[in-house]
Amino acid sequence: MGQNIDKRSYRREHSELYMKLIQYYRDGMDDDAQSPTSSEQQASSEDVVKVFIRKRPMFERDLKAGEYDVVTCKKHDIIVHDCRMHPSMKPNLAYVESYKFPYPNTEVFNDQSSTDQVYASALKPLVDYVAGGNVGTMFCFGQTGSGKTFTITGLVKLLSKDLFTQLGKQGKFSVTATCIELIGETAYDLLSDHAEVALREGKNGEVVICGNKLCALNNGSEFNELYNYAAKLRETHATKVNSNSSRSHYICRVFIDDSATGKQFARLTLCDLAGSERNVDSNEHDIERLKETAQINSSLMALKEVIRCVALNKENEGSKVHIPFRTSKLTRVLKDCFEIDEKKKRPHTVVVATVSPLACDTEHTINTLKHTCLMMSSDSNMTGEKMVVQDVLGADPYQKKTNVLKPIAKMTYEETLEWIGSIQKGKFKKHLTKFPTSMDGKALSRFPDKRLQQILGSESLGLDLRKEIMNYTDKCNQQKKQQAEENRNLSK
Ligand SMILES: Nc1ncnc2c1ncn2[C@@H]1O[C@H](COP(=O)(O)OP(=O)(O)OP(=O)(O)O)[C@@H](O)[C@H]1O
Repeated sequence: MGQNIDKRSYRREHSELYMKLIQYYRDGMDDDAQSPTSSEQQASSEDVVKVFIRKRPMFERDLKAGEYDVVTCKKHDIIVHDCRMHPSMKPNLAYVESYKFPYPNTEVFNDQSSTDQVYASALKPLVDYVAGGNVGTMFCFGQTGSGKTFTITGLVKLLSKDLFTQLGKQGKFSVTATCIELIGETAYDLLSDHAEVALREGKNGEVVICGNKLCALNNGSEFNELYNYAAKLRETHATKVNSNSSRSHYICRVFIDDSATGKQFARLTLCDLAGSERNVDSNEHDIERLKETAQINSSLMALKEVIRCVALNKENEGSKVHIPFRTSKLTRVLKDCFEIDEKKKRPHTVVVATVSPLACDTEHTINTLKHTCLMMSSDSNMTGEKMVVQDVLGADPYQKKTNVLKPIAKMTYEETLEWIGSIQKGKFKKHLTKFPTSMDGKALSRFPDKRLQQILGSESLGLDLRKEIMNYTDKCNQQKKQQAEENRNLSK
């Protein structure tokens, strides 16, 4: 069986083993690693492009299909565990390569994060920027079925209210919106019975959308309703991973004009992009659908490149990297979302990339994350770091892992007591009832010496236990290092 021969079935067949290896990795993570994300580290307001990641949850149907979760979220990193088999194809030669993608200035939202959390961290600053008289754009980007529409729909509900509240405090504005969808090279007006709209090129190469309907908006709920009304009219098809997949780019633009002068005050663009598909998922498409998939993928590539160049120009103030707007219709239509306006203010862009947790989507998830890293910077270090190679060798693949020491900080109450009872030939056994039931391994490892002595009722016993904790922790760290070394050698 070759590495490329049905890699996904192999992953599913050996799911139990791979899940163990991933759990082993998670057990060794820092304490704060899997806690829900917070907005404590906001992206700098200077960043013109901010990229956030959201992982969608596993569904019942995924579990039924034998799928498992291969994506680990930390506050500012996301790790994808690529479950592989060794190229020699010997049975039981399975290993996991874990790729870490860093998002130091923004956030990774795990499968437990709510849309409210995503809004507060990712979108609220953009809405504030727009309400202050600027240009802002938000994209939802990711694989088909990874949660783009779910995310943007929830975000629009929150932002529509917020935007109108903020505008209401500042004066009189007239707000209008347009909703179009882009299918291949053609744009359709979702507010005019799907009428085709012409895209004309202006003198400066900008693309002007002609004849599409402008709808007046008086408040946030009208905006939300309009967004959802148009979204329902979008072109959808069933894909292998989403029975109701959006196969067009949906672009909703909101124009905020000063009622007194009639001049444009601000502009907000929201894009729910069509989902990218893997080749293997489009195997059963007819010619039309294959063409559509190829167009979607190439327009997404063009957009990614534009966003990257915009970020580069901001990074290296002074140098002017050519921004390839002309590569696709999508980027031509969105050109004015990226260009410095008459007020000499830079437009801000927020990208929310959504990823699937499934083992079968591993390659696609890695690809999405590589692209988002490139959108943020030209730095090649940001394209995913191969961190760990965990291996299982030989006829009994579990053997090796059963000798792995569990760090104290990861032990439950029961495991902690079992460990304390087992050290120094059972010397602490008779004191086990003295330990508080609220204590787990993490609490034990954080107890100061005084607290240990107080619990055990003896200074020397307290110091003995502290020494044991330190020795055991050293052993764990040493084992981890050794394992990493072995893995490095194996992967050579
Ligand atoms: N964070 C989430 N929490 C709960 N359900 C979610 C989440 N993300 C996605 N879903 C569900 O997953 C399914 C697919 O999501 P959605 O349609 O938003 O994907 P998509 O990326 O827009 O797909 P496509 O590109 O094919 O249109 C939907 O049923 C949606 O409700």
